[in-house]
Amino acid sequence: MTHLCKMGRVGVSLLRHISSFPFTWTCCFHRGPLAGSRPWYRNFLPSSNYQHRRTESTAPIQPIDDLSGPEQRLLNRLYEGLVGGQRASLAESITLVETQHPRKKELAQVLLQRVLAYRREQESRNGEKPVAFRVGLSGPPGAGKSSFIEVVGKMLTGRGHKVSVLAVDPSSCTTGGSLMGDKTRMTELSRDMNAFIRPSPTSGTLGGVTRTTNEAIVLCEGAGYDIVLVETVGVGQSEFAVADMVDMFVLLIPPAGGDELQGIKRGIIERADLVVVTKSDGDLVVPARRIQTEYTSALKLLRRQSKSWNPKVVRASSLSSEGIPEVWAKMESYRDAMLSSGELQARRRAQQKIWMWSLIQENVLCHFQNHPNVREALPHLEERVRKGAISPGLAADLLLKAFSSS
Ligand SMILES: Nc1nc2c(ncn2[C@@H]2O[C@H](COP(=O)(O)OP(=O)(O)OP(=O)(O)O)[C@@H](O)[C@H]2O)c(=O)[nH]1
Repeated sequence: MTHLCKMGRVGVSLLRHISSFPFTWTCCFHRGPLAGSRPWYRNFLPSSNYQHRRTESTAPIQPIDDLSGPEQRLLNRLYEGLVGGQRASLAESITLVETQHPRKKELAQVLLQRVLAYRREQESRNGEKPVAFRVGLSGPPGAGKSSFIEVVGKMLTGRGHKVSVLAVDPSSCTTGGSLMGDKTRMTELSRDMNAFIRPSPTSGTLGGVTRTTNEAIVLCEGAGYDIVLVETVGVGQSEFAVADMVDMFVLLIPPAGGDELQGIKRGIIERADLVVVTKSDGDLVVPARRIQTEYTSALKLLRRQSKSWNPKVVRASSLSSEGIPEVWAKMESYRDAMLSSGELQARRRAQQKIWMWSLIQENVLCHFQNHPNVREALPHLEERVRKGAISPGLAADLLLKAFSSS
């Protein structure tokens, strides 16, 4: 059994920072031998749960070794640079959380816990209100997302805000390509010293990308970015994943009809707190108005997500900037309404749980797929399911049995 005393300094510092999580832990951080055979993870559990869990078999938890001198120095340098608002440190910290390297992953978690603790301090000074506003932006390819973010971002930095833009590109998970286009996006905003733009990593699963995006949000906030924009393209599941990590979800819709709007899923419209009809200029004003009316009627039929906010449909043009300040004013009204009702804070708390479960799912699936018994049996069983020789249910049972049999 792995004990806390064997975990070393990384483990101890990780535990210390985890103790700043908004749960009531019964933590103890002494490094001497612990009583009896009490497992180290008992220190994370409320005392009432321990009796129950002690009898359960638990998957071995990997010990975390001591931090070496260079690792300490790296983490200190990144942390100091990050909270000092240095963009280079923020970029390097995000690279660390994106890593697949097991040891660096552990270091990333230590850094993240420190930043979380720092952010909680800031929030407690801010009357327990979040220090940053997280906005998700989604829309079909070519909807005008990057043009919109460029114009809104520049307006906000001009008003003294610090804006970070994180992009989640679902195509990068499967093909390594880019649905968001390989063109240089947001050229002006990327030169702005009060803006930070980061594309999603170019490989990995959607689960992995959403994990790192969630962690990147925390790092951006630690670096003093008070507005975090998370952009994704309206394809696959990425927009639902983004809707689960932000305070406000905004859907951008181009003023086109028919087929081009077919791709917009009903489910995602239900998640939208604001719909922006883009490119409302020149000849496109008339179709933009029509789309605005259609969506306004459609939203009225949908179930309300919030007690304090009714989703709205607005028009804007990034070309002429017409409607852009009004869109931002709507976003601010949303934030104010949600903050004063406490719904925004409640949404964040619920998201923490969703985030935890998506991490668990991703990790459990990864363990399952890499288990030697599963790897051995999988091709054969998949083939038999494909041919209809056995049912998918039976194959799943056999694989799960293989997984749990050693
Ligand atoms: N008329 C008009 N055209 C616009 C406006 N905003 C964007 N466009 C044009 O629409 C096209 C797509 O704009 P982008 O901002 O690249 O759209 P996107 O949604 O980021 O596109 P992807 O990166 O492919 O997902 C470009 O040719 C823009 O010039 C606008 O407000 N008015």
